[in-house]
Amino acid sequence: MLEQELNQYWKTVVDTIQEGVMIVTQDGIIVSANRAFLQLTGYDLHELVGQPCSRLNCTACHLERTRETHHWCRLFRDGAIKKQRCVLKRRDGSQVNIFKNSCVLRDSEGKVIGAVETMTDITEILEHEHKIEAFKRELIGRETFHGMVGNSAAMQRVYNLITNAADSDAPLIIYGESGTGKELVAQAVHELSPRRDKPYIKVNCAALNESLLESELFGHVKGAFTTAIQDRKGRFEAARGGSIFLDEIGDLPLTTQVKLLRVLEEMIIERVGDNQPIPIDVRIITATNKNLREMVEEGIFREDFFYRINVIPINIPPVRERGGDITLLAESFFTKLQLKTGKSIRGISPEAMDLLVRYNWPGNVRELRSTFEYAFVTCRGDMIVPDDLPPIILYNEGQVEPKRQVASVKDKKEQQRRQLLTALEKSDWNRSRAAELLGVSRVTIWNRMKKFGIMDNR
Ligand SMILES: Nc1ncnc2c1ncn2[C@@H]1O[C@H](COP(=O)(O)OP(=O)(O)OP(=O)(O)O)[C@@H](O)[C@H]1O
Repeated sequence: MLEQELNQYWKTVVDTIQEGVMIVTQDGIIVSANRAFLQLTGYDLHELVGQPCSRLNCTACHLERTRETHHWCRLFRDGAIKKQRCVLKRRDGSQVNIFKNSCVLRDSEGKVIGAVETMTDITEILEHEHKIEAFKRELIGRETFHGMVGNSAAMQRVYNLITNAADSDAPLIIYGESGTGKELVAQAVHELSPRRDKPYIKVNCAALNESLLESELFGHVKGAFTTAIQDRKGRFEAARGGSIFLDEIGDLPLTTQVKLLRVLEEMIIERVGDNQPIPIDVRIITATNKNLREMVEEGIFREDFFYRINVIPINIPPVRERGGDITLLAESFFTKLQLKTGKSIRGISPEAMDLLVRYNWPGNVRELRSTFEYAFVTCRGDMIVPDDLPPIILYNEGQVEPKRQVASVKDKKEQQRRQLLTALEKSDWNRSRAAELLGVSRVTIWNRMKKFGIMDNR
């Protein structure tokens, strides 16, 4: 076949393909373009040939040219550009989203003489992408209850309880293992309650020591203690008309429990260092991952305080008891991260999903969320596969009881012994006062002293 004929065939081939093809000289002057390219840009061939490629106003090239330190064209500097997403300006001024690949052309001696660029119109793909993203957002919204994903029977019961309890002002307590969403439940109760336009104040009882906690909750007056340089409102006053969420209530020191009990009964507080009564108007919501009833039996939580806060209990089931919710939660975290990171990961492989469903999630929803953060960093392909999951899930080393449930009896005894000692020391070894502090009888104190071999050694 003659070379001339072959060239003619090539022209037909190039004109037949769907992608736009353009050839430029080393200085960026357009030499040739195929039919698809002309359709894409709306130009006639004679309007382009001999013109600089900058006429197409490609956003990626423009960005490059505005960086003064760089060569006028990244393509001629690097030799090739792969899968570049950019926008071109058509002849009529409208814009078109494209995906381009470019490569320099060399003569027989290897000298660069120009470049070829292929371009794909991705308008339709982008439209589909936007539709899918909107659809996913809608799905996330539809499957949630105040930010909580899951529609298992167990969670439906929780949602019903929240809705029913929101109207009342009675103290509400949320039980659940760590990471089950206790804080989300507390927020939902507030948002659904008539107090929704008033403050929602959260206090973590485990994060503050005894004296700080009291001044945090009730406020203090200037001079109440050395660092009290001015009067300060406490959280109860800040929550006026709204709700106060006391998280980790199981960690509240016994003395603070006594004070809080009085507050709940009288709905009156006194700032630390003052005896001026201040009436309060707040809904009390508490939460814990501990078994308060057991703690009461062991004498490490006051019984009277327990009954005061345990008016409306809501138990949030651990993730492993929520059936199909694991898949829903996994898909929701996947979609959120996909939107956030913009990574082109298409989905979760069935094998990876199977591992997620079989794992027992001791860290509950919090652990599931971190698992996806891990997977998005690790994933190099277009699907999340078992190897992208943390080793504990991949090798299913997590099939152990959650820590809370295996807290050894020995630990509990030691905790009880320490509580008793503290109460005795605080009450100057007066058993009646120690009993009052712990909310138990004098006989119980005496029995426990015997059990732990504690002597009155004043
Ligand atoms: N059902 C759910 N749907 C979506 N996200 C959830 C759900 N439950 C919890 N989360 C998310 O999991 C994380 C942990 O939730 P949260 O802090 O409410 O748990 P917690 O029970 O209060 O934990 P802890 O006892 O450790 O304080 C948060 O990022 C929360 O947004």
